[in-house]
Amino acid sequence: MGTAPLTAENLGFRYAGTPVLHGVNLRVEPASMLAVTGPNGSGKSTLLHLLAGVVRPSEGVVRRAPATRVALLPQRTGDIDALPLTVAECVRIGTFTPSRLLPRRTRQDRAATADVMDRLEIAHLARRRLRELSGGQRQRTLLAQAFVQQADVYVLDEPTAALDTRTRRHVHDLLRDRVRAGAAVIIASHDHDEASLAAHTLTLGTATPNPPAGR
Ligand SMILES: Nc1ncnc2c1ncn2[C@@H]1O[C@H](COP(=O)(O)OP(=O)(O)OP(=O)(O)O)[C@@H](O)[C@H]1O
Repeated sequence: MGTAPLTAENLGFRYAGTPVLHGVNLRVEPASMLAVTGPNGSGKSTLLHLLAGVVRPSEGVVRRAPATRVALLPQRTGDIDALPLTVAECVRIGTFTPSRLLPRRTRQDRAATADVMDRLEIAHLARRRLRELSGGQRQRTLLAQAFVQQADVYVLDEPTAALDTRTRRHVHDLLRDRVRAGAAVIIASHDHDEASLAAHTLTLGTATPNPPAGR
C-alpha cells in the first residue's frame, strides 16, 4: 500500500460543547473515491471541513502527507457573491498557489481553465458576475474552481446538489478522470447513485466497501 495522502485517527468534533462527530477513522488512498453519506445534520460537512484542514478537530488528528494539495468545494459559500468577481476570475483563483498568488498564469493553467469551463458548460458565462448567476450556474463555477486545481485530494460537499442531469454526468466524468489521474476524491452526497461511484462509503463513522458498481 502506498502513502495515503490523508488519514484521520479517532476524529471528533464539538460545536460549543455539542458533539457532532466522534471516533472517526479513515484512510484515503491515491486514485480512489470515498463517499460520505448520512442523514441531514449527521456531520458530513463538518467532517469534510476537518479533512480539508479548514477546521481543527476537538479530538484526534488529521494527517496529510507532505506537500499534499487539497481542493475544497464547501456546501455553503454565501459570502462569495459579495465579491465583484466574474465567472472567469472566480475559476482562475483555482490556479493560484501560495507561492504564485499573482495572476502570472502558465499555458498549462490557461488550458486547464478552458477545459474545465468547457466541460462544465460555463465558457459562455465567463464575463458574468457571480451575483448574476442562477444557483446551478454558480455551482458549476465553484466546481470549475475546485477542478482546475492541481490537487492530490478533492473534497467536494454535495457537488451536484443543484445541477441538472446532464451537468451531473459531466461532473461524474470529471470525478472519474481525477481518480484515474491518481487523485483521491471525497464527496458528501445524499444521492445513492452518486455515492456508488465511490469504492468506499463512510456512513456516520462506519466505513464499508460498496458492492461492485455496474459500470
Ligand atoms: N456553525 C455551527 N454552529 C453550531 N452547530 C453547527 C454549526 N454547523 C453545523 N452545526 C450542527 O452540527 C451538526 C452537523 O452539521 P453538518 O452541517 O456537518 O451536517 P451534514 O451531515 O452536512 O448535514 P446536511 O445533510 O444537512 O448538509 C448539525 O446538528 C448542525 O446543526
